[in-house]
Amino acid sequence: MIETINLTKIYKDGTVALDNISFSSNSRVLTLLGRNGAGKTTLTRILSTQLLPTRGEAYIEGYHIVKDANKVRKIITSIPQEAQPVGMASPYEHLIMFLTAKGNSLSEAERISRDVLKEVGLWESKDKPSDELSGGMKRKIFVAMALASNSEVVFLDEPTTGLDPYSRTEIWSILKTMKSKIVLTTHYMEEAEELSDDIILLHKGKIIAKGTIDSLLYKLKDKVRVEGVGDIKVGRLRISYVDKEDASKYLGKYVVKPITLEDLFILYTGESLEEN
Ligand SMILES: Nc1ncnc2c1ncn2[C@@H]1O[C@H](COP(=O)(O)OP(=O)(O)OP(=O)(O)O)[C@@H](O)[C@H]1O
Repeated sequence: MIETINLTKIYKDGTVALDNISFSSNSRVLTLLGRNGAGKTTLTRILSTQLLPTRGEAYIEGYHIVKDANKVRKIITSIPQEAQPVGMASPYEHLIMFLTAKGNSLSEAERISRDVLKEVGLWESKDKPSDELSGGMKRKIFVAMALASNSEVVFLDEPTTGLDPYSRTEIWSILKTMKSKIVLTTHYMEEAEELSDDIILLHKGKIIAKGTIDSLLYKLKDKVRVEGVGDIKVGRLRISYVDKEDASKYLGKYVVKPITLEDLFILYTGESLEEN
């Protein structure tokens, strides 16, 4: 269970990055979805004991993130957004270093490394220096670490940002096989829809909506999105939400699309999710 109670983070310069965040989730994949600057990384860093909150409480599997920080650290693995492999070291060497640092014996580390490198599709490149690998392969080294950790909870901050669509779907399929609970941050709506059991929609440090995809989309369940007409303006685009049964009136003249999480975000904030 991951739980926060009135969690607030105000940075030294006065920026309110998290504003009274309260939620609890016991889902296998909990996704923090929001635009750049929404507070996703701040929340992830606090939950993974790398940053202290200004106020409020948070618990990971019953352990308090400040008072029981050492216990929390034993059951989590956190892969930050800016993680980069050491250029000269190979994927295999990264895995061995990671696993032995976590307390595995060398023979255990070798066995687990072999298994996970095969699983993530890095086996053929296991001995190459990392700086000779593609962006997607570099990112897979960290996904392999998360997989190898077997931690109760794994934090993955923007694991596919900047990757091509193929590498992104490869990483998604690996994440789907992981047994650990995952706290994922992303600004890709598609990624959230593909992977999440539970979603928290963050905007300017506040939770604007939370729940399963179905429960979040329930608000717009009998609607379609019509682009080119309507009162809602997103950038230069005019949008309206009309009943499905009236969609035929707009076909041919306007663009008619099914409802996605993006539409929920637009309704709550008046902004598009993926301006990044
Ligand atoms: N060390 C810091 N000092 C001051 N403000 C900060 C600091 N770190 C982050 N912020 C600010 O806090 C807010 C939330 O940032 P955060 O990085 O948590 O958002 P995010 O949703 O993870 O964005 P991104 O997707 O760009 O990483 C932003 O306004 C950001 O500029």
